[in-house]
Amino acid sequence: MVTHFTEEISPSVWYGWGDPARAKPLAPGALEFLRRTLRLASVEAVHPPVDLANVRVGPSALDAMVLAELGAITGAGHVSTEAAERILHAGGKSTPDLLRRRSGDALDAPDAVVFPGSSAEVAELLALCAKRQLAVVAFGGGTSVVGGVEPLRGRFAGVITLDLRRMNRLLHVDPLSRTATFEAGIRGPAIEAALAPHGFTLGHFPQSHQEATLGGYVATRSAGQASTGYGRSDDLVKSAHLETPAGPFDAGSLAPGTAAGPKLLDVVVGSEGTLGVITRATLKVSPAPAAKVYGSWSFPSFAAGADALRRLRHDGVRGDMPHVCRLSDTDETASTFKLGGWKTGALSRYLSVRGQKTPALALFVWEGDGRQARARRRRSARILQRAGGIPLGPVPGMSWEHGRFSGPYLRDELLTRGVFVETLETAATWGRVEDTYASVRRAILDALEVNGAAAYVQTHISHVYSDGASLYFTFLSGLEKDALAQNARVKAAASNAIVAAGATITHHHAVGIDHAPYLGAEIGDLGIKVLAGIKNTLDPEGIMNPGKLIPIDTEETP
Ligand SMILES: Cc1cc2nc3c(=O)[nH]c(=O)nc-3n(C[C@H](O)[C@H](O)[C@H](O)COP(=O)(O)OP(=O)(O)OC[C@H]3O[C@@H](n4cnc5c(N)ncnc54)[C@H](O)[C@@H]3O)c2cc1C
Repeated sequence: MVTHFTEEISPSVWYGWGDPARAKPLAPGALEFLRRTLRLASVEAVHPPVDLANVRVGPSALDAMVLAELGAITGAGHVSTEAAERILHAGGKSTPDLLRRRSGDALDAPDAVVFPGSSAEVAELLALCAKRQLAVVAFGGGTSVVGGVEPLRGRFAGVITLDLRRMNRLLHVDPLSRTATFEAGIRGPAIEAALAPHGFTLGHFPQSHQEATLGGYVATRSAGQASTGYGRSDDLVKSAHLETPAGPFDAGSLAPGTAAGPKLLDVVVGSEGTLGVITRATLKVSPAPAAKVYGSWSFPSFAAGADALRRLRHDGVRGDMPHVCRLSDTDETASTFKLGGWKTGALSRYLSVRGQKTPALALFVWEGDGRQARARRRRSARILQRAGGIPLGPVPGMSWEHGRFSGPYLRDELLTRGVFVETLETAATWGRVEDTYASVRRAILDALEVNGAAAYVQTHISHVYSDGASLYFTFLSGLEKDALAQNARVKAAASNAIVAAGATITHHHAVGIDHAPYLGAEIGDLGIKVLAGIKNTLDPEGIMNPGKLIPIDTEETP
């Protein structure tokens, strides 16, 4: 049996990702590639984060009485107003979040961080916060990249962050029905470690897996790297228990199918902490695979590769689809080879002779019984080759898997070296994938290439559906003096291009603050009112995560 290698790491450092001691520095060749491509005078590491002692954080707005009331619920040791703890909870992990904290600005930190130990404590805390008019931010791993855990006070007397890390148990496994119930604060590696003795996997591996939590997955509708095979978090979840200011809400059903009215579970899934706190959830699990089989193919262009993925999904037997299915555009393929230090001379010559001068690389992983997985790869290979793919063997896929959780460390090094880097994502129907790709890519480049600056945009597809695919853009440029304005400019340009293309404003990062202004274009004014009405029922005082998901001016409209 293959146990998914998912190593437990300590919660992230305050200015960046994970445990910096685990970061592998960029090789000199990769740095020179970046310097040349971005036309930078230097990529010396001269922009480090300020010292923690120099981070600005205001005094807590909570008085001794409120702190004592919080402590009476959780135990005083589980309520913190320490600056270091508040700074750690001052936001998520988007590039603007990190830029702010790295520059020493944590003035928006919560007034206190509270660590509840049970659903009952969460319920009591919400009742107290409603009474004392305190805003509440539910905090899982804090890996939001859309401002989802920003501790906005709104019109409230203060804001507390509820960090769910103490609620981290596997509660129940039903091996016959293949479901498991977890507390919400359990992180990715702990989920896999708890399921392994039962012979199961959740199969949910977002790149943030080592830090993100089950509650965060459900609250954001996350998609993992193997979601083409196992399904997204919103496919996996069967039921969830939500503590709301209006009382407990059990949404969903363990029944295999039901026609008992609208699916209220969908009110909770993707609610981003705006309705209440998910304290436990039951999700589908799968047998841990006996084997993994890897494959990679090269295509003459991104469009040709995308069409090959579509054909794989449409023409192949459904069960033959790989669990992991990733296609890089030609820019991402080139930078993967350069930054990864690959020696690609012979490969480039071979592909060039076969008509692929600027190849687009696709990686696949099939999981399951070894013999069957190999047969699925064989059948898929025929489709991929008919679609113009050249087989490149298992090594690129294995190498991607080996390094797949170390990518986030790279951003910290790049920011330190004066390189702006950020990502955004969308999804489009097959008929619109190519146009969406082209227009969003163009919008990002135009927004970054100002005043003679150079930029690099690379894109991949990592989730393949019957009717379309995701598009994930990573972009780099020199860090401008006002890097927050630089980020806002490119984010607005890309978001407008996504809306104009008729694609979704977010395929898996969720809405948070950053996408809230664009949600109306996707779900309509009435859709926003429906959301506001649900919020008004479950959170009549509006204390739950103000300013997220629902655009702020409509939030109070019943
Ligand atoms: C480097 C990096 C890589 C990423 N890769 C992926 C990826 O591959 N796929 C993907 O889908 N996303 C990815 N993300 C985004 C992020 O990891 C996901 O949104 C993840 O699901 C968030 O989980 P979390 O526990 O960190 O939630 P948090 O960041 O703590 O919270 C996210 C939102 O959910 C709410 N929330 C959290 N827990 C609860 C709860 N128990 N009850 C109610 N609301 C709650 C918060 O209030 C907030 O609105 C990535 C982020 C980073 C930084």
